[in-house]
Amino acid sequence: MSSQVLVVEDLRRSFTQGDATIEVLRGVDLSVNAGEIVALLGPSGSGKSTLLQAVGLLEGGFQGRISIAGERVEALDNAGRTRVRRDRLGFVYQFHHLLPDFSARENVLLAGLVAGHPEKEARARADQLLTDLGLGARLAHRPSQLSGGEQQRVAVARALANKPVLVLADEPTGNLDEATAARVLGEFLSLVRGQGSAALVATHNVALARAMDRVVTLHEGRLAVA
Ligand SMILES: Nc1ncnc2c1ncn2[C@@H]1O[C@H](COP(=O)(O)OP(=O)(O)OP(=O)(O)O)[C@@H](O)[C@H]1O
Repeated sequence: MSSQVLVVEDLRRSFTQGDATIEVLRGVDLSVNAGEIVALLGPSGSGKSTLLQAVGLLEGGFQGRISIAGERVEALDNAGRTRVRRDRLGFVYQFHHLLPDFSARENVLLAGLVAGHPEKEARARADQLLTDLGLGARLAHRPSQLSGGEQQRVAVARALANKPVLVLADEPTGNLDEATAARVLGEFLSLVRGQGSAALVATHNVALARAMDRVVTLHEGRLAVA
């Protein structure tokens, strides 16, 4: 298998509103190697979320080629997209999007079960991930009973529950104060590294970006190496 978990070639996306068309992505090329952690920088509105949505197979309307773990994915039907997201990708967003009526453990466990892991294994993995993130004493807490940093740690554990080859993170700590953000991001990256996943992490925080393996910057619809 190729050591590149993500290859994006000539990716384009424009949005039309009334008479105006804005070209947000104008031919983006990007490769991410297995286990590599890449920071995606760029000013507000430069298209970071748009790029992550394309790679995450969450939105249509793109032109260009996307390969994930060696498989061309841009033309897959809905079932194929769901399969790739479930088996290959993990997602972390600025807001945790946890299921409010389920405990921390259940939120993470569900992601493992959906990915088809046997229940015993999925349970053990959920508990291990949460414990690694310092939440061993919070397994039965619901999201509303957790702090913002703890909620985001649960979201990180959930993103890793299916052992993704690539984690896509859009401002994963953007909702946290600076010190908590740095701590949660550090824990997130060390877990990602520990299990050999790659990650593409959109952030505004240049200092946090510099802690990653490589920084790429979206500028006028294309990627420049920082
Ligand atoms: N569904 C949509 N319809 C019209 N325009 C859109 C749509 N989605 C995004 N855009 C536009 O595309 C541009 C890029 O948006 P995007 O959210 O990808 O930027 P971003 O770099 O993630 O910004 P931020 O750092 O502020 O989150 C923006 O100008 C936005 O207004």
